Formats: sequence, C-alpha cells, structure tokens
Amino acid sequence: MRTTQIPPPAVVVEQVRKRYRSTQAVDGISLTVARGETVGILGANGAGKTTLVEMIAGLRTPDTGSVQVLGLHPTRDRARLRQVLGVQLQNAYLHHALTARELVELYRSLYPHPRGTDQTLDLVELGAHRDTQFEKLSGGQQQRLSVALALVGRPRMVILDELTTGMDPRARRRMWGAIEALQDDGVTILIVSHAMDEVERLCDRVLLLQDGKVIAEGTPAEVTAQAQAASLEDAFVALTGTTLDDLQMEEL
Ligand SMILES: Nc1ncnc2c1ncn2[C@@H]1O[C@H](COP(=O)(O)OP(=O)(O)OP(=O)(O)O)[C@@H](O)[C@H]1O
Repeated sequence: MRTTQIPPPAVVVEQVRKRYRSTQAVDGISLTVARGETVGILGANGAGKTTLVEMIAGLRTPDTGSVQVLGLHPTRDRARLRQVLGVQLQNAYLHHALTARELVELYRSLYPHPRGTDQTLDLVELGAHRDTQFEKLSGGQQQRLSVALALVGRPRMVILDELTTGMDPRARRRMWGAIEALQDDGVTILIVSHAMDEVERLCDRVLLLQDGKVIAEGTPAEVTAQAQAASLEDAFVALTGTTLDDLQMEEL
C-alpha cells in the first residue's frame, strides 16, 4: 500500500510565553495554522500580537513553549526559513536613502527565484515611484513597498503586521486583491490587523488576544456569533471592552 506523506501544518505554536521586564506580553498561546490558511491576529494595542508574530518569524525567542514554521525551527533553521517566509513588520527598518527599485533589487538578491523588479513594484502600484528614495515616499507608499519586499521571494508563507495601515481606500482594495492572488496560489498568511472589514474579507479564521492570551477563536462569523454581536467590530468591542476609537486615540 502506498503511503502519502502529509506535510506538517504551516505553523504549530505550543504554549509560548514571552515576558519583557514587568510585562507578560504573551502568556501561554497555542496556535495551529494549516497550509494555505489565512489567519487574522486581532486585539487591542499591547495585547501581544506583534510579539507573537515576531516569535513565529524567528525574530524573538520565546521564554518557554515551542514554535515550528513550515516544518522548520524559526531560529535554528533561520537561513532556510528566510527562503520560504516573507515578513512585513511594523516599523521595519529600511535603508532610507535607497530608491524603491534599489530596495527591491537588494531584496531580490536574497532569494533563488525572486519575482521581477517591475512585477514586484507593479504588484503594489509603485511602478511610477521606482526611482523615488524610500524617505521621500508617503507613509502609505512606504507601507506598500514593505509589503512588496515581503513578497519578492515568492514565499510559501507571509506574515503581515498591519497590512493596510495608512493606505488610502483604493490602495487597500488593490492590496486585498494582491492578498487574494496569494491565497489562490496556496500561500499561508498571518495578518495582524485592526481593520475588521479587511479581516472579514480576507481571513478564514481569527484569534482575538487580550493580555497575551487568546480570548476568542474561530471564523469571523463564529467569533461574531460567540459575542452575540452584529459584526466582527462589535464583537471585538464586546469581547475586549475596548472601542476602536480608543485604539485610534492610543495610536495618536
Ligand atoms: N521591546 C519591548 N520591551 C518592553 N516591553 C515591550 C517590548 N515590546 C512590547 N512590549 C510590551 O509588551 C506588550 C505587548 O506588545 P506588542 O507590541 O506585542 O502588542 P501588540 O498587540 O502588537 O500592540 P499594537 O496593536 O499596539 O501593535 C505591551 O504591553 C508592550 O508595551
């Protein structure tokens, strides 16, 4: 009888914890993400979302617990993981004096089979700004470029922290289209987002965090129903006791 090897899930996180001095940022989170699945990580400011995805990306080491990504250990197998995982993080440091084209070319050089430079810039509609230095791009354009850089290596999985923050409505729609194309290609996606319309449209499943713990999990419709709410945004408010206006005030 022939046996088929079932590939491991894209992400297996078991009971991870991470503390910064007096703050328990992540407090015992477990998460399994199937290959090709899109999972949204939600929660108020400071809930632990970025810390969680940084541990999955291998950029932070958990104090306890384990993380496996595409069958690899995020820190021990860092070089191999970098070839298959694209990461766009909040406040990513990019060389400000380089142009959009130069940054794409720099990132292309890290991968064996990267997308073309023009194709990458067109993906986020930055072709017209190819010769603009990063520091002279608008905030939304910088954000679009950082997403493009996460996709340049044709990753099997991407982590997107605040995908469309700062983008105008047209750029957001365009970005959603680009994400849907990745989904059609079977790419596994983790999205950190405060935009509930985006999460409802793109995510198969969401995890709602509070104080470093998962307080709700399921499809957007299941989490909405669990809170007996009319929308995911209402569910967020009911379950976390935070309003999105509070979130925006905190971000000011
Ligand atoms: N480098 C650090 N040193 C000390 N404390 C930190 C550090 N990074 C994060 N924290 C704290 O850990 C907690 C979780 O932060 P984290 O950035 O993971 O939250 P978040 O859910 O991504 O928030 P946001 O929505 O504001 O991006 C917060 O209380 C934050 O102040």
